[in-house]
Amino acid sequence: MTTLIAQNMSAAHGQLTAVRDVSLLLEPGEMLFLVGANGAGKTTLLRTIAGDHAQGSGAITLSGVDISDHPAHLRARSGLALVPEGRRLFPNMTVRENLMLGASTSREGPWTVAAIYEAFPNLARLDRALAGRLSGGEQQAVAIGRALMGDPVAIMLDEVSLGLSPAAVDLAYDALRKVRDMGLALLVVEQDLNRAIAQADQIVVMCEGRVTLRTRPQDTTVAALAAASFGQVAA
Ligand SMILES: Nc1ncnc2c1ncn2[C@@H]1O[C@H](COP(=O)(O)OP(=O)(O)OP(=O)(O)O)[C@@H](O)[C@H]1O
Repeated sequence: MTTLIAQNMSAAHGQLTAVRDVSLLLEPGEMLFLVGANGAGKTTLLRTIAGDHAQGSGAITLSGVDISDHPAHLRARSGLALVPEGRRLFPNMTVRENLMLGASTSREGPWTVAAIYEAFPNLARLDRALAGRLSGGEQQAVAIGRALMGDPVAIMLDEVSLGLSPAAVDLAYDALRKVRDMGLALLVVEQDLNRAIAQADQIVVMCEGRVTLRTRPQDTTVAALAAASFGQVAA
């Protein structure tokens, strides 16, 4: 069964329509990269799908269930997780405490703190460290781990590599590939177009709230993605 279907989504900030008629479809075990210039509407789309931003129009189906009218906490309970831009950890709580917050969806599944430490081996020794003291890469791992603790079927990640060293980005994507291979659907906002081509199953480009290109990595180039990011639609 298809994991996530977002159909004809639109969303606004006051008078400004930030997302216009965007549709996405994610199968289990698929990684979709959403790319586009600053202000294209990527964050607004993710927040709207998560239920954190008011939906203008459109419909969202998660594992066959229409969740369009559900508030954010019920979407999370249905298996939809968001790793927001900037991670939003609790800096004065430990790694373990931050991870445990993710378990509040009370869904059944394989993810425990021990399983997270197996997926992110560098986190185990930081169990009692305060999240605010961690490097950016370690914080990103905790944020992904916190999302996994809710045993989601789909995870949306905003700006995965922002502010991270290349080595930390590699570690984050190693873990995400493992998660994808377990059958989760991943919707990833990423600025690094080379990374998108290297890792994606599907790539969707947005410009000024609209989809300008929908492609597979083997069928595109960095130049074509960059052009679509600035609104040039291939003939
Ligand atoms: N809180 C807000 N209030 C008003 N306008 C906003 C707000 N947040 C975003 N916008 C506007 O909505 C549009 C889409 O912004 P959004 O942050 O979704 O884009 P983005 O593709 O995620 O960009 P970025 O990479 O900069 O985060 C932009 O024109 C932006 O200025």
